[in-house]
Amino acid sequence: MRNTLDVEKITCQRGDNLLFAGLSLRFQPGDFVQIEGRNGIGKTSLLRILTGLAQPLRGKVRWNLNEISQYREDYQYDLLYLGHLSGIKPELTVWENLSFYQQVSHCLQGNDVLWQALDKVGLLGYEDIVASQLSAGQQKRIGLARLWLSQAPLWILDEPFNAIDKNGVEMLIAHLEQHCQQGGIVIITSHQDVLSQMLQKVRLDLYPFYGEDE
Ligand SMILES: Nc1ncnc2c1ncn2[C@@H]1O[C@H](COP(=O)(O)OP(=O)(O)OP(=O)(O)O)[C@@H](O)[C@H]1O
Repeated sequence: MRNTLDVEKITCQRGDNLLFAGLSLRFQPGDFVQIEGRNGIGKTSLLRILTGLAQPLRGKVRWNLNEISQYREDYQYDLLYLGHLSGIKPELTVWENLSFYQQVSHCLQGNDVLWQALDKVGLLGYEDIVASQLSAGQQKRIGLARLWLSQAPLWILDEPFNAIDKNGVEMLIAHLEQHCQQGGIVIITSHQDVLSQMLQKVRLDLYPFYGEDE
């Protein structure tokens, strides 16, 4: 079966704020999609709903036709989520962080792939350094190294280019494109321009909340 992520008439509330409503989307293999909109419109909130970390006020999210809230384990196996923050443990070394991730996630196994991932994100030579002693960009790169380890088809990435230098951004975009070309799905937010011919955009401002019966 081809992997599909279906968003069905989602309405999103954060605190007392109704952010957007009536959002329906389908993501399929090969899709590279950027969620767009001004600060505070609800991009991160939408990504958290897509991952199952937050619930919509109304509507459903389905992965391969199954509601994600009812098939959490299967869904988590197929999902790689990188949140706004780096998602790393500051007291562990670079190597320990990635090795831990490798053990608990749907990943390529072995030390060789871990060395390769470190190489890809420019952290070779930093493997024994405690994460908290690295720069913001280097810490972000520890999280991004997961993209070279993961075998999950669905990647949901909140601001993956934040704190990453120009060369790093280009390399990352190429890697995201490759994942989509190989049948994966990538959904991102970004305040930077993403230079990719493959990129599709979803504008959250097209789904305002008007009233009760969305
Ligand atoms: N913990 C919270 N409790 C209540 N409201 C919140 C909380 N976090 C965020 N919000 C509100 O939800 C709205 C959407 O936040 P969200 O982080 O999803 O926006 P965003 O589009 O990702 O913003 P940005 O571009 O600044 O990252 C904001 O207006 C914010 O005020």
